[in-house]
Amino acid sequence: MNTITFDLAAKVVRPRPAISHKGTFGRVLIIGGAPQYGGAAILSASAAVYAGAGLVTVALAATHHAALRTRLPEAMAITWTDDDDVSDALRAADVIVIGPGLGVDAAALAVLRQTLAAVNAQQTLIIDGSAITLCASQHLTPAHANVVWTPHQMEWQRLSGLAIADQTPAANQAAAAELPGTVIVKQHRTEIFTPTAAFVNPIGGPELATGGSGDTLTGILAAFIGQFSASAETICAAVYTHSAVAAAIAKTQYVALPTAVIAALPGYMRQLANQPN
Ligand SMILES: NC(=O)C1=CN([C@@H]2O[C@H](COP(=O)(O)OP(=O)(O)OC[C@H]3O[C@@H](n4cnc5c(N)ncnc54)[C@H](OP(=O)(O)O)[C@@H]3O)[C@@H](O)[C@H]2O)[C@@H](O)CC1
Ligand SMILES: Nc1ncnc2c1ncn2[C@@H]1O[C@H](COP(=O)(O)OP(=O)(O)O)[C@@H](O)[C@H]1O
Ligand SMILES: [Mg+2]
Repeated sequence: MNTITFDLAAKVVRPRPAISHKGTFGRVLIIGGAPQYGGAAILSASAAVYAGAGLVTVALAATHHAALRTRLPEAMAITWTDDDDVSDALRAADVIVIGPGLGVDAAALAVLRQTLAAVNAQQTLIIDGSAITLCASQHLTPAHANVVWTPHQMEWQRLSGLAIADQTPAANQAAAAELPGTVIVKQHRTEIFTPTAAFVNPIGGPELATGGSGDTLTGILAAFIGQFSASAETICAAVYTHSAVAAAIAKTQYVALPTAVIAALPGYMRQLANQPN
């Protein structure tokens, strides 16, 4: 198992090219935010914006549009049950996140099926939260390989069939190999399994054990992939950055609130980009 380092993150997060525009830094689409879970989609979108994504669109329940506009005016909003708008947004995106606050009802399943049918091999699909639970219960798997799964241990149990007590690194790696793409098994020391390598994140602690931390990670992942490529290094750098920002907050704060982690992202990324090559 390779251990992720600060140097690896600093190799990924580089100064922005001067000749650039918002389209250079990735078009991210986040699908989630059912009526009872609007915060999850707003946190994911906020993390994507603050981690540098060029353009962020959120497909969420109409009841959350005003909240999204108020909390995050940088993001665009569409309604997750509007098939035509979702279809246009799916076509335009470089990176798609599905799951933060999606829920598991019929509307959630419909937009998940629509997404799995629409994504193409040039796009990256990050599957989180309720979308993992639905993929497990409905036996759904995306057809192309640019997939990043982000289960917590119970979601991983549902997806892999491995009981939490049996989730050893070796068992996790074997189960991840059965799935397309990369699997991030979130836990105290998060493990990342790409098709060719395994990594462990050595940092982060219980300051992250609060609702919305995983939703925040999805936005960081999407922004990093949109800006820096969809490589294993980029995925590892995103996981590391999430935990490193929380660990820095935990030096003076008892809990690293997702909103505090999000606010600290641009500063931490500047620090990474300031490192010599
Ligand atoms: N502000 C918002 O809008 C928020 C919305 N959210 C959205 O809610 C949706 C449902 O997601 P979910 O994660 O809350 O529920 P679910 O998938 O049932 O898992 C929980 C069950 O698994 C168990 N468990 C065991 N090990 C575990 C572990 N390591 N990590 C975590 N859980 C572990 C756990 O056991 P227990 O806590 O009882 O010990 C419990 O029985 C999803 O769409 C998500 O995005 C949230 O992000 C919060 C903020
Ligand atoms: N004790 C802990 N030590 C380190 N990281 C933790 C700890 N508890 C939670 N985390 C991290 O917080 C995130 C929680 O994700 P998740 O359970 O999906 O949250 P949510 O769905 O509420 O947003 C993961 O990145 C996980 O690794
Ligand atoms: Mg989650």
